[in-house]
Amino acid sequence: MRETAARRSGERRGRPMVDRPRYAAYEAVAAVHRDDAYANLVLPAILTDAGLFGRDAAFATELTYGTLRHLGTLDAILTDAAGRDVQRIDPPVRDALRIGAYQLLHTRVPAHAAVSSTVDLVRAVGQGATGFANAVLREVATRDLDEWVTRLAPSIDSDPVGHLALAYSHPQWIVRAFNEALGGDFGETTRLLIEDNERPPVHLCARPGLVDPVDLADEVGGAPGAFSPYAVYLAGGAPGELAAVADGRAHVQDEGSQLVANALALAPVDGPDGRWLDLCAGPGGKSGLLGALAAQRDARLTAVEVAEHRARLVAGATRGLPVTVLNTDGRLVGTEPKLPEEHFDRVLVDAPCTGLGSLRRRPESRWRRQPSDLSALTRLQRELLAAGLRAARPGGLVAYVTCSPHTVETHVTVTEAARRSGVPVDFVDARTVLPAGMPGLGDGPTVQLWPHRHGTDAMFLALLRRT
Ligand SMILES: C[S@@+](CC[C@H](N)C(=O)[O-])C[C@H]1O[C@@H](n2cnc3c(N)ncnc32)[C@H](O)[C@@H]1O
Repeated sequence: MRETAARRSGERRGRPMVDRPRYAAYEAVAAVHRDDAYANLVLPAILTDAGLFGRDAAFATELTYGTLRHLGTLDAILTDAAGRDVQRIDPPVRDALRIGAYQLLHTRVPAHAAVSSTVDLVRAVGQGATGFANAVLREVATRDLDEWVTRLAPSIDSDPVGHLALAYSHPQWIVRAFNEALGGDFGETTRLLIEDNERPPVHLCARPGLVDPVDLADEVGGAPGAFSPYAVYLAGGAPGELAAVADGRAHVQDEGSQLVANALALAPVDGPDGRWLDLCAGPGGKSGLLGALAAQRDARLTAVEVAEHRARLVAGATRGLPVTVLNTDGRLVGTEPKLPEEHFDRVLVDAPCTGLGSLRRRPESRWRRQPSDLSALTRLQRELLAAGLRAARPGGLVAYVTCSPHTVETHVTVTEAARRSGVPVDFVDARTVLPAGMPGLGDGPTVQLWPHRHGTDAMFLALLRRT
């Protein structure tokens, strides 16, 4: 594809005639759809390969992420404008049109530039479709986004889920799940959907005992966080290049993730408190924070991760901290000698989940996830939580965490796992171990954080004490 483009443009091999940021965005979006790639993994290499940095890289990134986030709405509009189902358009042309429609409806790129650059792109990637692309995009340009939504979405009164799904580009089942977790409040659901379409902030965790968050904020030109005592908000830039991250004083971690890990460490336990367990540790964000806290309190963290490459990431993320990494299945509590029953004082079960609480960070994931994913995931969640409960000693604490607010993965899993495990537990009110005065934490005893309320990922936390 790239060679064809290069030949046609008469330019250097592999470099198409279209401007490089748009071509880079096209390559990323096409890789996501063609190869099931993840945008955040493929895009950096594409930008480097194309020699893009600064404003050009930012523009390519916005086109990529924006197009993927708004895909549902863009496809509905393109279907109407083309007079045929977008799924029947040749995939390269379809992806180019999506990027063009995104520019027309979501950016300040002048319409003529959005249309002509997309026609160039189509010339480079899709044989003979330039006239079609030109006509479709001219039709898209006849209305602004609000007018398209009015034309295509069902009315909010007759079908609120359908309306919000089209207006804010989320699958209907996800809108329904969010609305249920928000108690049926469609106004709040709308605010959440809007937030999901924004560029997420980057948060650092200033590792306790290793760097003071105010000093770190000064060092990196950021600001101390609103809620987590370890959070620093970054204004922009590449966090991986920061000295504090490179030398292990800090790591990149959403503030909500910091809060739930810290909550487990803060909740009081009677008796010994030296044996901590993270049963689902990869890639090691929460183990990094818990390991730093364990170092301050003479405790040791056992970090379990079933996937070998992720276990290696945990080892890297916890180097220098009192952490033992075990590459094994967390469900083997009671069978694996290093995971005895009734042994640990604090246990974190940060279970695999749909990730619906961090859609801001993974622009394509809302379209990939399916309701059918839930049954295998919730079974695994129940089994891991039951194992975590068995691992805790009487009087010990278990934190169950997901980065999903789907009630089937949160309340249903906790209730069912506790009931089926036969391990006697009491709920601890998780609000008591979150910052005093933090708004919007609900009635307890569990806590659900939200992007639109707290600026964090939608982390869920249940704290259970083994009786
Ligand atoms: C939500 S992620 C954990 C994120 C991690 N706590 C952090 O803060 O970086 C869930 C992890 O559980 C791992 N996992 C899945 N099944 C597991 C099992 N049976 N035993 C242990 N780990 C498992 C996954 O590979 C994944 O790395």
